[in-house]
Amino acid sequence: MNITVIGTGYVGLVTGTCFAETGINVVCVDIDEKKVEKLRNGEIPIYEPGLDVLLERNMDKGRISFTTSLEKGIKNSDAIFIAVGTPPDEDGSADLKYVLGVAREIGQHMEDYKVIITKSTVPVGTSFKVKSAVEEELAKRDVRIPFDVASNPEFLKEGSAVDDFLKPDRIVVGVESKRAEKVMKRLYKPFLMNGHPLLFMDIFSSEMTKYAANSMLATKISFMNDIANLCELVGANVDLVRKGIGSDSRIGNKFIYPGTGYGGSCFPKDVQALVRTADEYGHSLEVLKAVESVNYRQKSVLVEKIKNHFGKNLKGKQFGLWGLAFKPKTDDMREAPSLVIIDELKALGANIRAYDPVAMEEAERILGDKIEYAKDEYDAIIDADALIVVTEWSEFRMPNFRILEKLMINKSIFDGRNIYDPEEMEELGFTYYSIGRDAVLSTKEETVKI
Ligand SMILES: NC(=O)c1ccc[n+]([C@@H]2O[C@H](COP(=O)([O-])OP(=O)(O)OC[C@H]3O[C@@H](n4cnc5c(N)ncnc54)[C@H](O)[C@@H]3O)[C@@H](O)[C@H]2O)c1
Ligand SMILES: O=c1ccn([C@@H]2O[C@H](COP(=O)(O)OP(=O)(O)O[C@H]3O[C@H](CO)[C@@H](O)[C@H](O)[C@H]3O)[C@@H](O)[C@H]2O)c(=O)[nH]1
Repeated sequence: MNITVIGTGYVGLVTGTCFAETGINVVCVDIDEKKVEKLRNGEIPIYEPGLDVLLERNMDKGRISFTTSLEKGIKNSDAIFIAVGTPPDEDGSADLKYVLGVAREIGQHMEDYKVIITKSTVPVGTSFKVKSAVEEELAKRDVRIPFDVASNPEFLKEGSAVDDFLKPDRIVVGVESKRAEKVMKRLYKPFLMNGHPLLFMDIFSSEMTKYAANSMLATKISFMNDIANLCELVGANVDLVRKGIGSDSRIGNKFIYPGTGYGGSCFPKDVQALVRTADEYGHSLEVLKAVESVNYRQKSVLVEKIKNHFGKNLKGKQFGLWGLAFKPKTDDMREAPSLVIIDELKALGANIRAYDPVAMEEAERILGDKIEYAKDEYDAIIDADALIVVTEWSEFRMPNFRILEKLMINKSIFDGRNIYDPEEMEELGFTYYSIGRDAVLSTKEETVKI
């Protein structure tokens, strides 16, 4: 089979590469010339573990190629996946200009039957807008070419995208014809070896499933963050509570880790978009509105702790910050909690020297000279009044605390991901704040309370 994937971002590139791995011929199309040039040279524009090896292998076999020309890209394909961005519009609803722009271009160039699949995360009804856009363009050309639309939302997570795609928990496909169903069945057969289901449904339900899944996961996180904050007030330990509830198989132990709020290119925008969709239908999604506001508040929780400890004026204070990406194993900083923390600390006069194992280039692009950039995690904390842990990269989990002690002015840590053990911190003589657990206050350190 031949397929085309339009958009070579986190989703499109992983989708194209993983399909090529099954033996299918894949053409990837992107409007970004620089990106396409890089990809043609075997360079991957994003950081995604495992993708480089897979892409190289499939490029060597000639199963995947890259072009900026949609017309050429779709020429011989049986199926076209649309995987372009759907960023939030001004009011929070999903901006469909890229998806519908691609649909129109497909209508302008297609010559024979295709299944046109929306893989981007799109509001209910979008696949039919894609269908109308293609039909309008065909009508302008005065041609009748049969085609089908389908919805195939993607559930991969950045940082484990390749694994998630190759071994999915499930694959959801919305179709309205048996012909399209057959094509999708053939395409996904190689990914069903782990016994997980390929779920066919109507297109509306498929589109809705994606938003419901992300919203449910975001709800779990906001719920836990809310509980964590209460744990601190009542003297409970959220980690024990998490284990206590997570071992109930009805609740499950995934996505209940408290922290500095969820970020990334998906949860914030998708929760917002679903709230807007509901509003349009005159239905208020109260739970999700609370999920959003708890998340907004959570991004400031560490700064509140810092203010309580050092006072509201942070002029002359130096902070080492570990972790800029919105989560480990990615260089993506979209909606990263680090951005909010940096903004708020800077507004209070603080200096920040930050380190991230892979997101330094992206951070410099976004933040410019707002912060200093360290060459490694230890360089970040030289003469620091405190270390702030924002992203739980595994190399931050077991630092040499003796080096920390030597390099820092104050032995204090604000841990937004609960990666250290409060008892150990106490033994080492650190002042240690985390999320949903009692603070450890070193007696040696002077603290200024407001
Ligand atoms: N990032 C994730 O983890 C993830 C997971 C599941 C679903 N999604 C959804 O998938 C979609 C894509 O997300 P992403 O993170 O891959 O986006 P991205 O911003 O990383 O990539 C989008 C790509 O589309 C290209 N593009 C835009 N307009 C184009 C056009 N007219 N023709 C060809 N290419 C075009 C851009 O140049 C860019 O390379 C979004 O709807 C997102 O919500 C994302
Ligand atoms: O217990 C948890 C789990 C996650 N997070 C945070 O939640 C955000 C999102 O994390 P994650 O879901 O791992 O990353 P994404 O790559 O954004 O993936 C989500 O968004 C994608 C885009 O829609 C979906 O495809 C995935 O299924 C969905 O998990 C990050 O800021 C995490 O730090 C927590 O705070 N606590």
